[in-house]
Amino acid sequence: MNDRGEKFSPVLPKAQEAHPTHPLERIRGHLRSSLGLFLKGSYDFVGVSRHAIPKLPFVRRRELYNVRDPEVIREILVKRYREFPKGEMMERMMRKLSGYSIFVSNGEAWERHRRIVDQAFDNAGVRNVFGLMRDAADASIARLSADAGTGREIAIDAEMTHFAGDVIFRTIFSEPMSSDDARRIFSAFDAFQAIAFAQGMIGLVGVPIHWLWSNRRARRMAREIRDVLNGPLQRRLKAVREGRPVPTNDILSVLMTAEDPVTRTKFEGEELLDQIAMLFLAGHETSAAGLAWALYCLAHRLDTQVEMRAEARAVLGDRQPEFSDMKRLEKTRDVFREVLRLYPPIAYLSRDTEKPERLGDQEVPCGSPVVVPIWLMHRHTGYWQDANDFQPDRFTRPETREAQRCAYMPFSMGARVCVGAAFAMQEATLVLAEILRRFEIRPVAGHEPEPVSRLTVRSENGIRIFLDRPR
Ligand code: HEM
Repeated sequence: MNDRGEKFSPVLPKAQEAHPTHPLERIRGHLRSSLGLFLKGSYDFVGVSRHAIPKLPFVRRRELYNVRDPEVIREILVKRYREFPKGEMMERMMRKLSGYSIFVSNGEAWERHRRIVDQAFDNAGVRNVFGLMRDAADASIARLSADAGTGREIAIDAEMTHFAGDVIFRTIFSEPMSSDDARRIFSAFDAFQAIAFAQGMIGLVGVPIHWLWSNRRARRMAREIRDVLNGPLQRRLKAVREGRPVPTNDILSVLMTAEDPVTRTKFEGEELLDQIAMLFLAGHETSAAGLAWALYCLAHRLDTQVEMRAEARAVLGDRQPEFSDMKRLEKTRDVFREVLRLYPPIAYLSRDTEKPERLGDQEVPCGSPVVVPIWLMHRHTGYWQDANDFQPDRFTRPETREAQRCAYMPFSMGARVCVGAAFAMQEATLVLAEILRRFEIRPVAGHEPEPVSRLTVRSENGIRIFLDRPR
């Protein structure tokens, strides 16, 4: 509830009363959305719970451990992260698209990947790409302007996917993404994401995923995405070989030249394309999901829009935004932080145990999947007041400090924290300020998004809004 007594509880996933008892029904439910793992009534539990994974005949029974104790979460993600590696399943799913790259690798390979990729996303890296991000925001505003004030509904989830894809394309390659490339890559990625998620769930119940017919299609989609990304990569490599001038401030320039200080090696050949494919995927889908939910929430809170517009106009006036403006757009950042709490683009983190472990009061066998349910922690009634309400100003209240420490992790935490967190906050602050200073957002009557989680938390039936010029 804000000062004027306005309150908005954004939409929840369809009722999750209880798990269906039939294993096939349960698998079907999880294939639709893994938010089904989070039952109604599990938003106030602190501890580690154990859940039987539905299984097929002749397959070893396994159990999944759901961790909702902040101390145990810290143990897994921060203190002993090496002993809780990312699972093999995820790696097998992503290998077709992005090889053994930073998001899925473990051990020394991951440490080397991270030491190189960090060099592209440090403070200087994020500042260097600001101008390229702003070009993508300008292009998005131009597309939105064509529909604003016309009374036409806008599919804002599709537009935010285009925007976030364009941001990552431009900041990697210093080139805009052509409409043709945008179409090819998004439709291939849509199909790839659906297959990868389904394979992950099917793999969990013990079906070897290399048996699945969908592998051929997944490989075809992955090739399509890699082809689009390989075009500008090969152009850049050719320019370097021919001694022509090339951009020196984009992500590709760092990834091509950065050396790992430990092994004295660089990314080259196929490995360079693998890492680019991974950054493209991790960098656009998550931001796009968060931004679409932000615009849905804002459509229902005119008062927050008025405050954001006042902030954007006070900080930016009529000029174009600069890097130094971003830290002054505090309200805008708090709005996005609150949206990431309510709709964390990655709803849960998954790790495997490498040896028998004791987590909380559970004895966990070697090779068990351990899940950190970001979604549940972010709406946990023990940590958050009015947990399901959209209240961006909660981040300015002292009582939120404890909740933030224990139960807020949209970018994960510890050594494997999101490498692009500062980049994502910058792109979201920029585009939200740009949209809010120009447009008023209205909801579409009768349209209620339905949150589902596959690789990211999206709306099953899209997110639609109207844009008007502010009165
Ligand atoms: C709102 C936007 C974003 C959210 C909510 C988000 C969230 C996350 C989360 C939760 C993880 C940990 C996953 C896990 O451990 O299983 C992660 C990892 C990662 N993210 Fe992000 N991300 C966002 C944007 C980005 C962007 C813009 C980039 C790059 C341009 C990026 C690149 C990565 C990479 C490479 C990793 C793997 C890091 C590692 O394992 O060392 N992300 N992200």
